Amino acid sequence: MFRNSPNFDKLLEKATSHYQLEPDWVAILQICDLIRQGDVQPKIALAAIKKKMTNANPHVALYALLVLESCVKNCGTLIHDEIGTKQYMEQLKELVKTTTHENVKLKTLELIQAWAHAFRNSPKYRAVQAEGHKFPTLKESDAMFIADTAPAWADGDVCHRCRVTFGMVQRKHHCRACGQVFCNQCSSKSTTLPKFGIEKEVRVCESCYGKVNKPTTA
Ligand SMILES: O=P(O)(O)O[C@@H]1[C@H](O)[C@H](OP(=O)(O)O)[C@@H](O)[C@H](O)[C@H]1O
Ligand SMILES: [Zn+2]
Ligand SMILES: [Zn+2]
Repeated sequence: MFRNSPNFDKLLEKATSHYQLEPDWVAILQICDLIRQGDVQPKIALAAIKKKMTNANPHVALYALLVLESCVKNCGTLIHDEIGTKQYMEQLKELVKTTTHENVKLKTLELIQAWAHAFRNSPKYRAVQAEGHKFPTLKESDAMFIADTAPAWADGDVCHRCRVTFGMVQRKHHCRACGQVFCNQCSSKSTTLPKFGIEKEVRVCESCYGKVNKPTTA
């Protein structure tokens, strides 16, 4: 499902370049799209962003925090499952402790606080707590919108639609819209999935193709 996309690194370089006088939102949102489309693994993306967050140049570190903030706001559970861990929170709190740049420290505390507020009713992300530091007042604008992301892929030995058994000839395929496993005949169509931020044509099953492309009643 995940292929590491070379242009992710290029986009991250661009989005966090210290030559930038202001945020390159186009590059930042393209990074979010690559993650949502499965072109780069969330873990890999976050590791690369973290490297930039600890860059000695405060501009680079701040832009990296903006990229992180946008990924959390736009990539849904793909990213939430990674940043909502105790381990990731430890890393962020380490950055707060070690950075010598006051604005990097402040932005990192703002993010932790915004996420703690946004995830306050999600037991899954209880590791995200605004504690142990003096936090700035919460900006109401930090309301989190949880973007929808494509479902994880199910596994199975038979096609979810026609029940044919997979084997050397009948290969498995996955529908990007419902995540179910299908034979080629039952998933031969492709379409964009804007609701998941997938702008390129991807494989979908017959039923999802019908739902996504149902003729609008004139
Ligand atoms: O080609 P294979 O060796 O069968 O491998 C399958 C393809 O990679 C399918 O990609 P696709 O859904 O884009 O076809 C994927 O959905 C299946 O899980 C894989 O088993
Ligand atoms: Zn089938
Ligand atoms: Zn489907």
